[in-house]
Amino acid sequence: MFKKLPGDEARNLVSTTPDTAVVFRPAVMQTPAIVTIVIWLSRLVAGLVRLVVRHPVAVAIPVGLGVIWTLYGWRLALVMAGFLPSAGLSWLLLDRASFLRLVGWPLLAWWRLVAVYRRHWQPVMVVSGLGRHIRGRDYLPRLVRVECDGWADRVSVKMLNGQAVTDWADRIEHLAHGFGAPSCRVAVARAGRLVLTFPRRDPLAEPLPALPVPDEASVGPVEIGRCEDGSPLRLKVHGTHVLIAGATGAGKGSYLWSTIRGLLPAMRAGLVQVWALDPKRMELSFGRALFGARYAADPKECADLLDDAVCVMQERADRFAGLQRSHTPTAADPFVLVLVDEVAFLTAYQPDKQLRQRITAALATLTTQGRAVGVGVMAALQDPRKEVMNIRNLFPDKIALRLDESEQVDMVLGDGARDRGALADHISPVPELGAGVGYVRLETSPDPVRVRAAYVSDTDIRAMVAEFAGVGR
Ligand SMILES: Nc1ncnc2c1ncn2[C@@H]1O[C@H](COP(=O)(O)OP(=O)(O)OP(=O)(O)O)[C@@H](O)[C@H]1O
Repeated sequence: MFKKLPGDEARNLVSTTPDTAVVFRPAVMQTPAIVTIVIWLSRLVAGLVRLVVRHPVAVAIPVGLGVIWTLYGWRLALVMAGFLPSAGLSWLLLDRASFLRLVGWPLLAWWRLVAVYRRHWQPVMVVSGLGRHIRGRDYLPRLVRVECDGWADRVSVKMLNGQAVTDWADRIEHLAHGFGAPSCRVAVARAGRLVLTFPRRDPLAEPLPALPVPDEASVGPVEIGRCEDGSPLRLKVHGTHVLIAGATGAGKGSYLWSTIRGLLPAMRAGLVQVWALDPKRMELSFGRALFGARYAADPKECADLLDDAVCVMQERADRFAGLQRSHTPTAADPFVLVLVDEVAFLTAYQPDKQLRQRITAALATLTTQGRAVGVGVMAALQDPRKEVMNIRNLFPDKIALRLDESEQVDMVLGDGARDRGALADHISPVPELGAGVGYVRLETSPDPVRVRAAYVSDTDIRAMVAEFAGVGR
């Protein structure tokens, strides 16, 4: 308070008891001028050091020109300044990445700070309720820094003392609209500090064609699409279990097929076996020849196949006990990936109670004990409610595609995921815009990441079958 109200103003802050009998006046201590000067100077030096560290190129240019001016006169400095744009252009053409990192993004960040965030900060904070306007004074969260990259602005914020992350997470729509961004994510940087991510464009707006089948046999992470920041989406399948939830037509099939596609060379090398359960008979049946005998569609056959997977798991657990605690895929002990399309057909909608219980028990056993011995489950379903999928929490990694209701987002991704920006219920139902788009929440990271899987078309599946039929034998 004293920092903001120096001297006489603080002296005038007078308050009284309700009956005005007692008057409180703050005691104002006179600070010697030298102390004030030292404080101001130290702040100036700290600010200069910060400026040099944060913006080395922006500082080096005027300083360099100043040195030339001093040593050789203003004419040479002017000529050098005239060369700057062409030097910048050559740098951009020769090494785009370093130019953008050192010049392009910092300049854009400065512009966005001035033209967008600082300009709208006060009204957005006050109207959204994140700042307070008390007795003529604004108490606002501090806008610390803006950083830019190719797709988003990252705004570092110091919260007001006493604010919680949920205060911000509840207002992501206010923030996005207030700063003219399509969406906003909230992440905690450290105590009291947040990073707000405002995307400027959407790299996932266009469908992605199927990715090439990898040259090398690898058990993963499998590249299956792209993340919102433009980086490849690499999904870990070995050593975890993955649950994919999305309404009908959300594009669950593209996650299943992109994963199979990425694992084909490893399947051919004998390092991976994909066991396919296809109770709807509409998805995995298309590439049946890839799975050999490890394909089931009838619920009874599905239950038998799951029991077989449990047997493999238990046999390995017996063999590995006391010798190894994690699994390395080999031709003798390949990684077994159990793929289940529309798992609710087997766990909830299955009229035969005994069969239903058997399947649920097998899935629960695999998801609780399978990953250490190289048996993983990847299951897709439409309805994530607990009545439909009571073992959904046994899947460490989750993907929420387009969902019908906002409450379903947290059911799939865990508490607070929607507040952190996983707006899976806002994904477009138009296939070109929204199919395959989803939010991934990994066991290791609480922040949901927006992604889009590549679309593996029927023609791609036919080509995969033509080239790799029989790999699952
Ligand atoms: N990754 C994708 N990118 C672009 N379009 C896609 C993608 N995935 C699917 N689509 C489009 O959306 C349609 C529906 O996809 P898909 O059948 O995989 O959805 P689904 O979630 O499996 O639905 P259902 O549960 O009804 O089987 C596809 O026919 C295709 O046109």
